[in-house]
Amino acid sequence: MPGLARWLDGAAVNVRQSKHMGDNLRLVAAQLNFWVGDIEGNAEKIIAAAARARDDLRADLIAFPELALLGYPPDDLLLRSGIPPAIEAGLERIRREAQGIHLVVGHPEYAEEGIYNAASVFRDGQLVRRYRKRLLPNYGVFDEKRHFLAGRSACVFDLKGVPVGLCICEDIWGTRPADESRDQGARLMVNINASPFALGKSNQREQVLRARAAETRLPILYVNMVGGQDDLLFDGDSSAIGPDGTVSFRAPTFEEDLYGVDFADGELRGVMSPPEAEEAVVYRGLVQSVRDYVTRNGFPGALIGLSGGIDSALVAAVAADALGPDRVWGVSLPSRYTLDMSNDDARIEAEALGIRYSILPIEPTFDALTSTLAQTFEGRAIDITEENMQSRSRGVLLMALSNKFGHVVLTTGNKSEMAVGYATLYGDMCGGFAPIKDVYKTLVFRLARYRNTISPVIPERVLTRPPSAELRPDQKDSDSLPPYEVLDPILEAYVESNASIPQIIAMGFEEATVKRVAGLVRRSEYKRRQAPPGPKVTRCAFGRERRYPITAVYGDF
Ligand SMILES: Nc1ncnc2c1ncn2[C@@H]1O[C@H](COP(=O)(O)OP(=O)(O)OC[C@H]2O[C@@H]([n+]3cccc(C(=O)O)c3)[C@H](O)[C@@H]2O)[C@@H](O)[C@H]1O
Ligand SMILES: Nc1ncnc2c1ncn2[C@@H]1O[C@H](COP(=O)(O)OP(=O)(O)OP(=O)(O)O)[C@@H](O)[C@H]1O
Ligand SMILES: NC(=O)CC[C@H](N)C(=O)O
Repeated sequence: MPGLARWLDGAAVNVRQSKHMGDNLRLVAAQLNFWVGDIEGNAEKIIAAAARARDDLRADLIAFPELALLGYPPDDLLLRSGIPPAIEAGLERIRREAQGIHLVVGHPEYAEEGIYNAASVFRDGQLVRRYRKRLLPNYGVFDEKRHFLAGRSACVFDLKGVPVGLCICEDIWGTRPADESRDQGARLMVNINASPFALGKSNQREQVLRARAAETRLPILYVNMVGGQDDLLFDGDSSAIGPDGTVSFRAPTFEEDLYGVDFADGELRGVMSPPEAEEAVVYRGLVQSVRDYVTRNGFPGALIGLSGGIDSALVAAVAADALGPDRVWGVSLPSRYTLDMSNDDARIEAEALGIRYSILPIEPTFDALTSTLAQTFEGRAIDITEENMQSRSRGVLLMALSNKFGHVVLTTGNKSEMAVGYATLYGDMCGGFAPIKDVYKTLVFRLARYRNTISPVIPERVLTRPPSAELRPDQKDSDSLPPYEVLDPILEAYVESNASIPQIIAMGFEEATVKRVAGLVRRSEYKRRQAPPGPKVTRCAFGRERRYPITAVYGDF
């Protein structure tokens, strides 16, 4: 499995060195990246990690994330008839080969009555306990009731004389599973997760864990996965929290590694990674998402239409950081409306990033389309049709490069544009993966500035000049849309908080602007359905999470 070697070679051992005696336990949070469907590779990774936790960290227990053996979210892959025997074979191999340490392994369990989202505890060739997840999330991006039956019992197992309670992800967001573990004598809780990243999610998790730890008076070890899986992103953010609300261990976000946490005198303790700025976390998340998507789908690299605008500049920087500059190809596709300044900036960005750079003028393609249509269009005024033909000329050329060389085209549309349909079907929407589709334009600016603090790769004027699609002379985004400082908070209220038009107006926005924006969002659902996937970053992402009818006569609810 390609990820394994990198992880085994590169990872540092993160553990606070402390004495390990008597009642003391050393636990390991396996904050690892598992590939959906690669059961053999995942089993191999679990066995290798257990050996390392035992030998290098002298651990008593290693806990892997939710459904680690199959990956998350498996969706309808769970229904393939070849999956149950493959899961059985993987579990059997783990049971036999991982010795000298307790393992908590997440996996689907195929029972006669249906499928459970389960976790098995193994030790020295024995299946010690098996737990079935009780609370199945069925909101937001989750559809667990579609596939799984809910378990009914709590799980407490013995770890060197210490009763340990076990539960899976959503279980800790309710009260019963942890309460019942405490009632059955647990002295600490282990909670294994596949909890996707979103802005503000880390605080939300902390509040939930703090509440559970306080109610049960038990310390909780929270273990989450890392990695990008299509439209989801897992940030890790594994942690430990005590009954008094103290966070006593925090793993760095998006860092695949094993993290040692000691349990002594009723408390969990590990290394605290320092807090990071929101921009840094989101940027590293986008990098993770692009790296995992491109690598797992076997692309040799990525192609980006590099316009000299900020969106494509940010996507190119993310791609170069994710894949290495050698695997990224920026293509300038100028038209008669492209300013020299834009061409210069695109070249400067490519040079600063060290990526391959080509210039393919779109005029001949556009002229061919115009002359083919000339007779049919006779007597019709030039309008948005011709603007879109420029955008589509770029799409055709980028897809031709993709077909010929194998690189995937990364689209550059941001959430503000995708929300209001400010993008051309089969034009700038043309491509395979959309890294910033859930990033509002105002956040795009912040991320670009953040990236420049690492090394300057985006020219200052790209950050300061007014955004333009450059599809007609002197065009500006602000000709068609409210300023992004106004648009983004309206969108956030309408899309993420489901606020009504009167509620948004009451927030202080102009009635006409709010109505116009809401109308654009409603009318452009058809475009979003045809957009490539990209990682969820906000509280409510289009697609898997915000599901609206396309064909519907609905007004301003
Ligand atoms: N309900 C529905 N279900 C399915 N399809 C539907 C549809 N309604 C329209 N359509 C189809 O969609 C077409 C309209 O969509 P589309 O062809 O995309 O064209 P359209 O949305 O009219 O124009 C593209 C917009 O994107 C803006 N923009 C901004 C920035 C960059 C770029 C760029 O391209 O670089 C573009 C551009 O200024 C313009 O406002 C209709 O002609 C029709 O064929
Ligand atoms: N001259 C160009 N060369 C290459 N690609 C282009 C060119 N013009 C547009 N594109 C592609 O189409 C996308 C959409 O264009 P658009 O102008 O909306 O975005 P941008 O230039 O990246 O950022 P901004 O929204 O700030 O202008 C670009 O991000 C880019 O991928
Ligand atoms: N896989 C799960 O059960 C995830 C649900 C949970 N509330 C989360 O996002 O953290």
